[in-house]
Formats: sequence, structure tokens, C-alpha cells
Amino acid sequence: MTQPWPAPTATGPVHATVAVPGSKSITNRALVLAALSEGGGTLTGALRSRDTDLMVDALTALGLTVTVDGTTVKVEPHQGLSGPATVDCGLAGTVMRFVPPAAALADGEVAFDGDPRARQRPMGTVLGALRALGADVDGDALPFTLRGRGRVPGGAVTIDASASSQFVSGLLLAGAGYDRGLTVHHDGKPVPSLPHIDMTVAMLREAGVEVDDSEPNTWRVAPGPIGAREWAVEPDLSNATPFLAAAAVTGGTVTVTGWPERTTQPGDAIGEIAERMGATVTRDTRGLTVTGPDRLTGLDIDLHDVGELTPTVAAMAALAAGPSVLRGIAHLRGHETDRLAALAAEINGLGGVATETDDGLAIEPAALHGGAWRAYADHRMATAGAIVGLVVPGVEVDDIATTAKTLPDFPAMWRRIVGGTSATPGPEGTGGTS
Ligand SMILES: O=C(O)C1=C[C@@H](OP(=O)(O)O)[C@@H](O)[C@H](O)C1
Ligand SMILES: C=C(OP(=O)(O)O)C(=O)O
Repeated sequence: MTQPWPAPTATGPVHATVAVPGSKSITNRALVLAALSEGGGTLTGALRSRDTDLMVDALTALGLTVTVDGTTVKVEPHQGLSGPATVDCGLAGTVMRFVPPAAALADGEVAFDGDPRARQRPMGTVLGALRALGADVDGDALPFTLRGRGRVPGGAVTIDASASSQFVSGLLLAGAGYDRGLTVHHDGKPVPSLPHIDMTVAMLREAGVEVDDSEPNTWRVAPGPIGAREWAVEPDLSNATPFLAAAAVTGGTVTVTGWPERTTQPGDAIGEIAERMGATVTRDTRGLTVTGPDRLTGLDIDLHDVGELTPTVAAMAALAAGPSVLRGIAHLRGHETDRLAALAAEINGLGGVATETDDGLAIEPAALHGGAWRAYADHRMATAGAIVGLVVPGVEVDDIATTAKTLPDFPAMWRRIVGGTSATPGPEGTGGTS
């Protein structure tokens, strides 16, 4: 356990320009697609973090040559994946849900495990689907072993993806490699994080794969080769949200540079959310800029499509002048931690009034005081504590190092923006010196 991190308190409005490193979701999809393309692939602007290192390590364990030079990552041309191999999923949903469907195409045994909490994250749907598609794998959760036979028959499968969009994305990413391709049909409560499935579909198409998503809740991937290509990774817009929140909660102005004009990243929704809470938001050639009001207003919002933003939005809501209701996010109970329980506990621990509902959180305005803020090994819980600490003196995050999951340089970048200088990625692209 690291030392508690005294969250820096802003002495006035935060003004900064921030460049965030590449998107976790795009980086790990591009790596999987390069691993399934005989020509490999090159990523520029890739994220370097625990989750993406775990993906690189997984592909290396499966016999590929992956070279990493700063934020350029190259998967060399290859003849396919092979075992025996051991894959450490850490706590990365993208590794535990994306690699097994790809590894089913490997020749040889592949053993998967991860952090203690990863063993509790929902996984049975993916393994059940792989069995139905003809892969040889036991179990319903980590750890498990997959016995790859170099090919998967594929075909149609019906799953309940209401616990995670990653179940669908993982299967789709590998489906073109299955003999008969793949049709995934969802049957159950609505699938969360649909923009992340749109991201998967868009990237598959960019790699030359035919995907039919014209029918709601059904995705068809035609069998065929995946093209080798260069992937220019967009900045991680979810990781940008704490920095924009810093402006929103202090009445300052923060610009995140390189904001894409069009994107499938759910982080794009932060503009509309900040506006609804009273901030002014502009998009121009410099990026996306948020200017905070004197005091944020609360909001009632369905975050089902953009659940990844919940910790940031909850932190903003805890500092707002009016009540908020965050809905549509029951599936967050299966994230890095039970995020609904964790957010309610930590906000209440500082004197706030947050209640878990069936599918989200209700947060009432309250005067917060300093105290401990637990991160629960969850990068976004840690950054939510940092946001609260900007305006509430004496907040101490127990494990700020957990931000290394997707943004290893978060503490340094945060210190710089609170100190009034710009934060840009360093030579390794992980948010170094400005
Ligand atoms: O596919 C992806 O890259 C992701 C999908 C979402 O997962 P869920 O659908 O489980 O929320 C999101 O929360 C996660 O951070 C990344
Ligand atoms: C839910 C998240 O991560 P994972 O990819 O591990 O599911 C997240 O980053 O908010």
C-alpha cells in the first residue's frame, strides 16, 4: 500500500491546458486487431499504462513480437497466436474480455488469471459464448484455461450482455477469424456502454472487416482477414474528464487539446454534462474547453451509455448546489470495484449525502469536510477523490498509484494543473513534463 496522497486544494480557479495520453479502449482494440492480422499493425499515440502493458504482455505471451518505442507500438507480421501461454489480466476488463475470444484461435493451451478483484468481475457470459461457438474452455470466471485448437467453428450465439458491453466487443473483435464468422445476439436488459460497441464496429470496418449492425441487439461479423494498418490513437477522453471537472468545480478554465471532432469515445459526453451542470463549454481547433460557474448545479441524468464517466460526474455532483440523480448504471457494481457502493461510501465519509439506488446514485448537496478517500484499486475512484479534494481541504486518497491502470502520470499532471501550469504528456506519452 502506498502512502496516503494529500489531494492538492486549489487556491483559486484552475486554469490550464492539458494534453492527455491515448485512449485505453482504442489502444487495446488496435492491439487485438493487430494480433489477429497476419500483417500485424502499428499504433501511434498509444496509451502506455498498466492496462495496455498487460495487453502487450498477453500478445507477447501468445507468441507475437511487439515493439514499444514511446507511444509507438508495433506488432510485427506473424503466422497467428500460439500457446502454451499464461495471460495476466490484472484488473483490465479489456484484457479479460478481449483476449480469450482471440486466444481461442491460438494453437495450444492458454491459462488466464488476474487480480483478486478480477476474479469477481463478470466473465461467465464470454466463456459460455466461446463454448457455444465451439471453443474448448471450462469455467465461468478467472482463473480459467482455454485449450486452443488453432481454429473456432463460430456461427450464431445469444448472450445476455447487460452486465458489460465488453462481452460483445470481445467476441466481435475475434469473430472474423472464426470459420463461419460470428453473429452475436443480445437478449436481456439493455446493453450498457453502446458507444464502446460502436467503437469496436468502426475499428473492425477500418480494418476491412464486414460488420452488420443494422438490427438492434444483433451484430454480424463476416469471416475474412483483418487488415494490417496504422492506428492513430485518439486522446483518452474519459481520462480527460477529471481535468475538465477541475475547471468546472473551481470556476476555472481548462482546455484539453486534440479533442476529436467526431469520436465513438463516451468521454465526449462530458461537454454536455458539464453544460447541464452550469459550465460553459466550447469546441474549437485548440480542443474542448470547460469554464466553470460560481457553483455547479445538480442534474438528473441517465449514464447508461457512458457509465465510465460516473466517478467524475459523481464527484462534481457531490460539490454541486442542488441534488443529482445518476441513473442507468447498475452494471457499475461489476467494474474495478462496486462503484456505486464505493462512491456512496466515500462521499458520505466526507459528510456528504449520497444514496445507492437500484440503478445508480442519488446525491444531495452537503458541506463536505476533509478525510480519507479510499480508491479500492480503482483508477477512477482515485481521480474522483482528487476532484473533491480540489475544493475540500484535507482529502487524502489512500492509493493514488492505482491511477497507473490507465494514466500513470496522473499525480504529476494534477499537481501541475493545480499549480497553474499546463500538463502535457512527457516523452513516454504518459503525461510527463510540460
Ligand atoms: O470496451 C471498452 O473499452 C470499455 C467498455 C465499458 O465497459 P462496460 O460495458 O463493462 O461498462 C467501459 O466502462 C470500460 O471502461 C471500457
Ligand atoms: C470500467 C473500466 O475499465 P475496464 O476496462 O477494466 O472495464 C474503466 O476504465 O472505467
